[in-house]
Amino acid sequence: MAKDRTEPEGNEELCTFSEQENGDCTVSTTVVGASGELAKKKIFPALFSLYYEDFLPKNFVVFGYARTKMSDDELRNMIRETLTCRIDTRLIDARICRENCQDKNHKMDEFLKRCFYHSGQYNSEEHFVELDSKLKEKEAGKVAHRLFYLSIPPNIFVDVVRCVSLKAPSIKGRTRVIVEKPFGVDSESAEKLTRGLKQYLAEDQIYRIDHYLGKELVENLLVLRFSNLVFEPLWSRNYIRNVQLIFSEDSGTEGHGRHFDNYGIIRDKMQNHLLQILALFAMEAPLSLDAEDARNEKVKVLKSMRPLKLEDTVVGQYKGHSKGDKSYPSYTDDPTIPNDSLTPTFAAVAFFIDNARWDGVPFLMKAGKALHTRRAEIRVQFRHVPGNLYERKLGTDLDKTTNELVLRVQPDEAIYLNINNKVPGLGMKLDRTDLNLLYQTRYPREKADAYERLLLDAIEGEGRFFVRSDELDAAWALVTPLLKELEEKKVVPELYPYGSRGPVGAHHLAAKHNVRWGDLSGDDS
Ligand SMILES: NC(=O)C1=CN([C@@H]2O[C@H](COP(=O)(O)OP(=O)(O)OC[C@H]3O[C@@H](n4cnc5c(N)ncnc54)[C@H](OP(=O)(O)O)[C@@H]3O)[C@@H](O)[C@H]2O)C=CC1
Ligand SMILES: O=C1O[C@H](COP(=O)(O)O)[C@@H](O)[C@H](O)[C@H]1O
Repeated sequence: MAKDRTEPEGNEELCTFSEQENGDCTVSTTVVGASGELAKKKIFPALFSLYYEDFLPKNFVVFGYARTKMSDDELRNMIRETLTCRIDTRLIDARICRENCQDKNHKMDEFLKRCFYHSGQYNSEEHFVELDSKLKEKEAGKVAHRLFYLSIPPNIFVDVVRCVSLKAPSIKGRTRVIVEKPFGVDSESAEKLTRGLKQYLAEDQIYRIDHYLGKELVENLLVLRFSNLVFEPLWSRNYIRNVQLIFSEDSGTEGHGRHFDNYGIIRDKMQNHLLQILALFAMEAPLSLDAEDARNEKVKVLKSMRPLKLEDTVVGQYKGHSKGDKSYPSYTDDPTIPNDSLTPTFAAVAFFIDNARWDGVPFLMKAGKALHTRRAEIRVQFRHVPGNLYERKLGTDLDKTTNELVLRVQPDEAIYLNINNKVPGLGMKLDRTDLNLLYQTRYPREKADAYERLLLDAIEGEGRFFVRSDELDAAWALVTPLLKELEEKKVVPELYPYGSRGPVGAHHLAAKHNVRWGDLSGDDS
């Protein structure tokens, strides 16, 4: 029997546990685009981890579907060879390989026996009829819920969804479809994609995946806010001076240049991951943990935001750089990218939420590739203590000594609060230190990958951490006018060296809003 995740009320399980025990129900997951990078790197490893950890229902099958010709055994070999999942890390870390590796190999063999492949075109109803009959054979007349994971380019989403809904839907169970980003490139294209999908599927069958919503710290945001007394009373303009979402990567677009050049960093990270996190951070308490209640609140906050303006935006692009005997390429050194590309690989922006809670509080975001570090964090800077008794000890710049709460999403997940503290001793010297929850120390077990968590949610019919179409529209409405203006005016991005902290313009933007980027303060834990 699958493990119970002790889910909240309102969660509709795909199979009831008694159905699973009786063997009356089955779940079939078809990975469409099974020959691709994402399937190999993330989706199959996530499915195996779920199986290894006993989270999958007793009866399940996994199908791969793509145009590439492959036998079932070839798919199985591909999965085995590319299975770099966390289970491996655990076995190596624990240095207890022999016994556990045997267990893993045994489980892997069991898992692979449930994996099958069908080769077909993405727009061929006939090929989906063939898939349907193979699925039916494995499902053996049970109530069968079907999940299709579209790990393919977006221009073929609607073809596949048409074929699935006409020729391979679940008859007695539910049919759900996970859709990978990008969900359009602007408001218009996103709406068109949604219309296309909704010709064949109801909204509650569509699971738009944003893998940042499956990251541990992001899922914890709601727990932190709504199950502790101490944070929520402070969570407003009364106590918070600014909020910063800082997401940097230390690698460039090597290998993905052509794909990235069509999008740029605002579409790649801000419109989706960062706005989703901002919405979870800033929304009002939902009525319940039900997916629709939480998503209603996210929509409300997104709709209260002002669309981005050019004067509140800085764009950058990385340039080549040599350090010692190592040299790093510029963005346009990639032969698949035009030499005169103006695509931003970095952006810093200021958002504002026009509601009672957040009026006047700048929400600053910066995201970039080829920066000095890989880090994703949310930084909350609080106001200074009025009439602080220790003002003279704290120095002249009170803003430097305010409390700051940091939620580090990756790497090394942590939640810490910068505080002022007395240095022990007879004198009265103050120190800046932090109250620190370092996940690695407190929860040493390895973390589930975001794809695992979200796949399990989709299998169980839990939509809370998937993006609803009105959220998507609201998020696109905030960035589309800016994207159009950047493109129409051919705004030239500020160059920054590969491996640096990004363009200087980001500091001017912060200064304009009386903000100091927290990641540059030296208070990092
Ligand atoms: N890779 C990643 O880390 C991430 C990927 N994504 C998104 O997920 C989806 C899948 O990603 P990824 O696996 O990297 O993509 P791939 O380019 O590897 O494509 C997946 C599969 O789709 C088929 N395919 C590729 N191009 C075309 C085409 N033009 N027409 C028809 N079929 C095509 C190929 O299978 P075959 O030829 O066998 O049919 C390929 O193996 C993409 O939409 C991507 O934007 C999102 C986030 C991260
Ligand atoms: O969605 C995307 O995310 C990856 C980074 O993901 P992470 O989980 O490793 O932080 C990014 O490289 C890619 O450009 C973007 O499309």
